[in-house]
Amino acid sequence: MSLPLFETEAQPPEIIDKGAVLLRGFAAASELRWMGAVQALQAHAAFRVMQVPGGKSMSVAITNAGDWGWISDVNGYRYSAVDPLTDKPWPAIPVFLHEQAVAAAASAGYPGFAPDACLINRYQPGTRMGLHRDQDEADFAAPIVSVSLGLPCTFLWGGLARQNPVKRLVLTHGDVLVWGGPTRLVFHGVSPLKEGLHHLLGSERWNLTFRMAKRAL
Ligand SMILES: O=C(O)CCC(=O)C(=O)O
Ligand SMILES: [Fe+2]
Repeated sequence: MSLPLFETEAQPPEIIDKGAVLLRGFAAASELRWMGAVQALQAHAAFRVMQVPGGKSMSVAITNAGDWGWISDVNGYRYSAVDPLTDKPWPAIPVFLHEQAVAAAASAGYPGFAPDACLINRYQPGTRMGLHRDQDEADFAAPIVSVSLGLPCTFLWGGLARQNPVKRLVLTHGDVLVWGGPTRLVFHGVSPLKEGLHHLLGSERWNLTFRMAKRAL
């Protein structure tokens, strides 16, 4: 057995639950391309904090790329073809990011992934995401591909019912978590981000979530 040269090198896939695979460090080798792409995207579609039904605000700031962007307002959660801030289509998913998401899905046992939506979440210290499941997509046959950049977080991995026990996973820069099949509708969330300083992203964590929102597998 040889040890990886760098801590950030891709590691063998870890199965964390049925249908759920953690690809540690998958995006680390091309971290600058990932970060450059997000920086370019947010110049077209800025990060913003959206309201949730009931009138409160989300904790994280979000933006989107792709044919469909996930949005939230007082009326509910849905996918929209246009950015409500500009009424213009969301920027396209950059080709390299799309290819990487497809490759990550394939490595996790999900060939044929063709994401038409990429939600980008920006976390700052103290921000979090409550337990929820990704259920606004038209079809649940396709997996979710979730990429972590910047500060580490504690990811909450629950079960198919909200009250099921929750496992805690530390996700770090470059990790890609893919889930689908029997755990496609699992409850998950992110604990409040701890203070820290990442060498590239400072005090932020970015998460990119690739999904097939309207397209079927
Ligand atoms: O930030 C994360 O790792 C998870 C994000 C998430 O669950 C979502 O956007 O639906
Ligand atoms: Fe989610």
